Amino acid sequence: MTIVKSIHIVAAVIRDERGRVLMVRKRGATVWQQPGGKRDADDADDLHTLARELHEELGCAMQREGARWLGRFSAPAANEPGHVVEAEVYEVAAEGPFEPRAEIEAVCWVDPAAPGELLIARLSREEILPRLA
Ligand SMILES: Nc1nc2c([nH]c(=O)n2[C@H]2C[C@H](O)[C@@H](COP(=O)(O)OP(=O)(O)OP(=O)(O)O)O2)c(=O)[nH]1
Repeated sequence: MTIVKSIHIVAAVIRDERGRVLMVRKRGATVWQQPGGKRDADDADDLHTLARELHEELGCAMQREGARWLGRFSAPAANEPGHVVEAEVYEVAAEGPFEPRAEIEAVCWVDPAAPGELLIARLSREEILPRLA
């Protein structure tokens, strides 16, 4: 029997005025994914985790007000073979800058209806982007 381990994360959908979705690529990774990450023991709730991760990864200030829970989605994890990622996904507004910081190497804006040739992690490609298109 194969044991599949779960990674629990909180992930963000941040959209610009054209409806494009902000995606990030980690240092050394080939795929694009949503900003966000794992909960820390002292995070008060999901939005706390998300605000902390967004600030660390992008330098932006997330607004708690108006945050909308899009659902809980799962897929094989992008960077950890044998793991499944289970994500609580929220659409949130945030004030820039949106610039790569910490372990993030690059940032881009993707049209969810036409992501083109970009290599996108399965959680985003199969679960999140199709719901936004
Ligand atoms: N943040 C995020 N992680 C994703 C997505 N899709 C996906 O498969 N993953 C995977 C990649 C990693 O295997 C895992 C998340 O780990 P992470 O490294 O982003 O979380 P973190 O920053 O809190 O982790 P760490 O550096 O503290 O270990 O989930 C996604 O859209 N966003």
